[in-house]
Amino acid sequence: MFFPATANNFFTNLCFAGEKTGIDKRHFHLTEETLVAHPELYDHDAQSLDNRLAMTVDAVPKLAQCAAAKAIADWGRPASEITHLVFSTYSAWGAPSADLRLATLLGLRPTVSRTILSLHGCYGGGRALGLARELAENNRGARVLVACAEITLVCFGGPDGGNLVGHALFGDGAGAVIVGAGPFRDGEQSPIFEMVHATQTTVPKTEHALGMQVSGSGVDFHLAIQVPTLIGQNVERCLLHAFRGGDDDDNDDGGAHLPSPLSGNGKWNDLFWAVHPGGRPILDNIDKVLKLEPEKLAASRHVLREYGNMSGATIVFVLDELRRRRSLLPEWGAMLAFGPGVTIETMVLRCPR
Ligand SMILES: CC(C)(COP(=O)(O)OP(=O)(O)OC[C@H]1O[C@@H](n2cnc3c(N)ncnc32)[C@H](O)[C@@H]1OP(=O)(O)O)[C@@H](O)C(=O)NCCC(=O)NCCSC(=O)/C=C/c1ccc(O)cc1
Repeated sequence: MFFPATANNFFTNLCFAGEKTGIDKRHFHLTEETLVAHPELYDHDAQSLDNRLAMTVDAVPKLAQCAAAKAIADWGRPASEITHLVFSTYSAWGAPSADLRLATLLGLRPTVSRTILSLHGCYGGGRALGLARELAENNRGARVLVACAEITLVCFGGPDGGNLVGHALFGDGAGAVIVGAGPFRDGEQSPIFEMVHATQTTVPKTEHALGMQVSGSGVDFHLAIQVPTLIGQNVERCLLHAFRGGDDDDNDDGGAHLPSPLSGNGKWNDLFWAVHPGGRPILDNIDKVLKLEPEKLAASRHVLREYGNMSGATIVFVLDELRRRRSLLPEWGAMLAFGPGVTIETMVLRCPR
């Protein structure tokens, strides 16, 4: 690659054998041919935003289409029965927006109710699922397609732009899920996970910690070194809040319909875990503060190792990995996703028997 020696040493140190990052492999839309044709993509002083967006405007919905078509096939009903679409991406901007392009590619009905979530970053997948749950519960018979797709081409750069930690972590990918709340139809796959309760918490005074700045030369990420610690310090409070059914009272007296893994010794180890693998130290800190047994975050570590951090799409990969292991899962689980804010999306999950 074209990184000079100092940057290269730092980068090699981070990425070597995936020991620090926990990542062995990532997938990218960007090819060497594209880089040769577009040297402005690694020249931080060049105006490249227009070219980046011209490339992602079609590529992002097409990537999402691949994931969505697979989710629809697994679901077992025709795409025309989808009533709502929630699309999360930070990497395609323009109007008509990527959700409309995706709806057209999939042949969704013209009355499909579309929402696009932009710039939520890595918690976008969690927010999209939470929103889909609310839509499904409030619209009888609704079937909501959730699609998350990210292509890092908007933020790719050379070492002079900084952001080497982001370059060591982020990858491209798309995931999709169908969300519904009965009545169930013939041929429809039975539910895999029930989203029982969802909460969103913004950690006060942490706006500086995670962010994205747009300029004529593309998008720069800012990931403060404190992020893994901040998440570790706040995650248990978010979980207690969610398992109390969103009750702000600190007494563990609410959420009659929720399980109470909050009493007893093993507590968090009685759950299965779908955690956004934002980075290896984030998972390590969560393991530590919740005193989790080593295999509890196995699905998250597996996805990080095989795909890297695909921002909002990553949580769908983790849920899919858990789906494969579902016969081994306990009944109750928790989902966590993090992003700018610092925002923590928390969801109580149930794996129906
Ligand atoms: C692999 C890392 C980079 C290093 O591993 P380590 O165990 O901390 O290793 P070291 O303690 O040996 O640190 C290695 C080097 O990396 C440096 N470093 C260590 N974190 C840093 C650092 N955030 N900066 C800049 N140098 C550092 C550290 O200072 C040190 O530098 P040096 O002493 O010169 O070798 C690890 O810290 C890591 O994965 N950090 C990133 C965690 C993180 O913030 N993840 C993002 C979570 S939120 C998210 O997923 C979404 C974000 C998002 C936001 C907006 C969107 O639109 C879309 C997405």
